[in-house]
Amino acid sequence: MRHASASNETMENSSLTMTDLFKICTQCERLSKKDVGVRIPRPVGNGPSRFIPEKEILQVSKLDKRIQSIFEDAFAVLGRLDNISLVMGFHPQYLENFLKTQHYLLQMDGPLSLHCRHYIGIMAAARHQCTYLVNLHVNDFLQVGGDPKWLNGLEEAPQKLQALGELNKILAHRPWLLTKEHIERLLKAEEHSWSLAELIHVVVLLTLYHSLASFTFGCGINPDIHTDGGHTFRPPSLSGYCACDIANGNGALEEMFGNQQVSELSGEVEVLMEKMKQLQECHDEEEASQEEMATRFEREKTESMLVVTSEDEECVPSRDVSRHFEDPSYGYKDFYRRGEHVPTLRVQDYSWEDHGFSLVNRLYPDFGQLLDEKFQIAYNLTYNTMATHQGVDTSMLRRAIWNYIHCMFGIRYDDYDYGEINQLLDRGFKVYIKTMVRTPEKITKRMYDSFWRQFKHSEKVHVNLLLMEARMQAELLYALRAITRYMT
Ligand SMILES: CC(C)C[C@H](N)C(=O)O
Repeated sequence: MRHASASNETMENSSLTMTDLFKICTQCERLSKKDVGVRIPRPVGNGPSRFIPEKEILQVSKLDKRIQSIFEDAFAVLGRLDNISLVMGFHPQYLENFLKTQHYLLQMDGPLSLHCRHYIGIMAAARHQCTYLVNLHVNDFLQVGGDPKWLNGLEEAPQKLQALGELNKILAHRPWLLTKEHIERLLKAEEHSWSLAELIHVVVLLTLYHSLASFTFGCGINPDIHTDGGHTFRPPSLSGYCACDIANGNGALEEMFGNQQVSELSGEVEVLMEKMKQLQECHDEEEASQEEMATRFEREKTESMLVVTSEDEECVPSRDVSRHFEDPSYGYKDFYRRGEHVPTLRVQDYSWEDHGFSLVNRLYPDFGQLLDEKFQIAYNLTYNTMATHQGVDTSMLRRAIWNYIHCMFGIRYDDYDYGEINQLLDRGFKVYIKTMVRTPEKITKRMYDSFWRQFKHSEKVHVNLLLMEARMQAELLYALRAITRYMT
């Protein structure tokens, strides 16, 4: 069994002292003289994210009192402060709600037992090979008394949980294929049946962890220090820097790889702002016909199906997590290559606001409200900035991002002109979005760096929040529609 406990790894070079290997700063020299034989683990990554310099993330919590108190509360309630929360700290208002939702979903009274909640989280994260989340929840699962045997694979979990494999798979990759028959099979399985309330809890967990996996890869989240792969007892292998520098992320890596010629790209933001202004002006003038609007949606949807990730992109190393789910080959890629058609769901026929929200609230009281707040905070979040520009109305841009993701899931807003998406989201950005939503495990630092190069890291995290919430809402919509169809 592999789980996230402190590693038993031994320091292979224990006969060597640090000084043999590295140049050592005076502070460390003083410390090393007082060696008392305690091995101190060192984080493997440079801070909470592989993509964002640690200094920038820490800066936020140093300057902002509100963030400090959110972090303190999070630590008290969850017993840890994970790297996801640290990165979300760029957006305190969102983080506050996110932590409240997590707490409600994982720790408060609810239809599912505590260990089942974490196991379902593991299953969902494993669909995207998200080792980070798998490790986090394996830890929690064991802590709340989960049976370690289940961690050997889905086939060792109770049949009732095994039956969720299909739902997990469809929701993660082709949620529009979900039918009331899938729901019926889960609700009418004799002694292995799920209740409706339990099922709502399940779909919320599954959709949350699929989209959180997107966020995790999208922001390059590093393993937490206490989990597998998050720490080591071996000394760092870069010479010329003191071990403490490298462990703190103050080594040369950032200078070597970070911030490539941003000056080359000046004007990118201004061009985008100009396009927003023009679109705003056109809005007031002409209106396209209904057919033309429908054609624009179809065009965008078809284009969004094209696979974009190249095979030779650097791959994120991942642990073998496939045992938590079956049929690992069931992903987006093959199916899009075959050009399967995605049907259109018109928001006027089934929307979160008018249908999904009340269904969740009815079966899992208060939770609909909490989710609704989370969606709204993400959708409406703005600082009215675009890189270095202040006082900008960014609603058009944020709406284009949200609607593009829903468009990828076949969800159409009749009153939206999908032509705007093409104007506002350039190719590189679309590549990032598509990858992040469909095959997040394929996101690379190069992809993260190459979209919106003049924007701040906090803005890229903001984009990730939008993508994550839009994805979750899209999946949830299909799950809830299938449940409604079963009930009526
Ligand atoms: C995602 C970004 C375009 C958001 C922008 N910085 C804003 O505050 O609205």
